Amino acid sequence: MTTSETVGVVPEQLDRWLVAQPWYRGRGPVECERVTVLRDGDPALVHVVLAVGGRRYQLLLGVRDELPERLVHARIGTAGEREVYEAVHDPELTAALLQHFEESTEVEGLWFRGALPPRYTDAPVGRPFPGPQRNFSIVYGQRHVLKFFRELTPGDNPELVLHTALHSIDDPHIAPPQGALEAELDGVRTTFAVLHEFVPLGALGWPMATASVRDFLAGPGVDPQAAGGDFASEAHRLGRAVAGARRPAETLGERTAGPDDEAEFVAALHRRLDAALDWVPALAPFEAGLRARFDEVLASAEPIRLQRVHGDLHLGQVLRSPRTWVLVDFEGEPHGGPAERTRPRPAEHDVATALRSLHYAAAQLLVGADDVTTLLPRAARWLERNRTAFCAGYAEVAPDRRPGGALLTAVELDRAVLEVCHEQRFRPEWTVIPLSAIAEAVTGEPAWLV
Ligand SMILES: Nc1ncnc2c1ncn2[C@@H]1O[C@H](COP(=O)(O)OP(=O)(O)O)[C@@H](O)[C@H]1O
Ligand SMILES: O=P(O)(O)O[C@H]1O[C@H](CO)[C@@H](O[C@H]2O[C@H](CO)[C@@H](O)[C@H](O)[C@H]2O)[C@H](O)[C@H]1O
Repeated sequence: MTTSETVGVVPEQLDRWLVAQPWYRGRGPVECERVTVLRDGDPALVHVVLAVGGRRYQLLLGVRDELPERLVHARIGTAGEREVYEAVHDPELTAALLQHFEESTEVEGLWFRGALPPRYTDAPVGRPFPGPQRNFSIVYGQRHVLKFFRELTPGDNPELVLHTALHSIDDPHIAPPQGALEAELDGVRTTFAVLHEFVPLGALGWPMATASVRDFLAGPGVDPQAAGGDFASEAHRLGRAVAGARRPAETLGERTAGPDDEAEFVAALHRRLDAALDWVPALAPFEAGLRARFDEVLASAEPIRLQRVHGDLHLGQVLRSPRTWVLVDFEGEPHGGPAERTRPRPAEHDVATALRSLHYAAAQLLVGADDVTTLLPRAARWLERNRTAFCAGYAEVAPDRRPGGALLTAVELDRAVLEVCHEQRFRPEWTVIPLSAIAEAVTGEPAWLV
């Protein structure tokens, strides 16, 4: 089958299916920009790039004459007489995909670049990653994770750039990259998917930290160390891991910000606050305090060092393997467009987002609780203990960048402002978490804004 003959594999019901997908933000007519057959026959595997209202999406379609019962849940529609479905649910097709990486093939401008270790056993079965995710991933046994970006942005994806940089210095806190799928988009080489080593037996930081908080808040609450599931030693190790990710300073393009960069950096904090204030009136009482904290960055003598960062480093992006913490999903700051994702930022950005996440973990049990007065000081103690441990771990690896000062405060508050907007949109009842952190920083008093 050649490309021109394959247009018939795109299902007639595609538009209806797309608008029902949580990740889809396209508006307007859908144009099929590129169709590539990766495996012919029955089942066939087809890669599709869609263009819709200035956005690009990629799909992996499976095509069969008849759809077995086990694939009915993945059905998208029909193309002529044939059934079309999401290929990630079909192990026969995910196996074909892995083979492209193993053989480093090129199919009509789609380059599968693989650097996989030799395989001495049968191919691992590829199944869709089950958890919540923005993109879609296929897990191959305990060996590889293949992540496809739902929405495509021309150029290298930060996930690939940063993993490659950190792998070049053998950073033990990343899943080693094993390949990438690339093609040209608007004449620019673009990352479509990344292949990584699977982190076996990994536990996410968020459930670990929140279990610790739960134990601490439920117990007599005298000594965090004595409560079950103390997280502080993990927070300390995590601080070390995060500091490690800023070590290859030159690989990550580290430079000292000049006066213009600094002015622009602070102006951007104010601009984001302007936009947030328009949208969330509850921020208004804290406006003056926030602006004062932002301006303190300019008054401070600390030089700002800019570099590429993770950008969204929260406890849902860190996996505790039996060996160490592993940071995943280096796609950059998600609260903005492609330029925001790749913008060099102070290394403090990753510290700030991790510390904000510790605050979230400490505070989430207070949302809707009846006994906030009792719980608030206990949550504050858990937070203090784990913040201190994280910062101590960080400072051990990066003694020149001991976390603290006006810059860290400003970046934490900027992140909290973005979180207020994020929560307002997706989880309004959780808006109180970042808003309370802002109130506390501005007033200097413990706060819980019910
Ligand atoms: N290398 C890996 N090994 C094991 N699990 C992983 C690996 N990379 C990611 N994961 C798991 O997959 C989840 C989603 O990955 P992520 O990169 O955050 O995808 P998305 O961008 O779709 O949200 C992570 O929360 C983690 O649980
Ligand atoms: O989907 P992503 O993982 O890229 O991140 C987005 O969603 C996160 C979850 O809503 C959001 O994180 C916020 O909530 C977390 C707890 O669920 C908390 O640990 C983070 O500190 C807090 O920012 C993240 O901001 C957003 O980009």
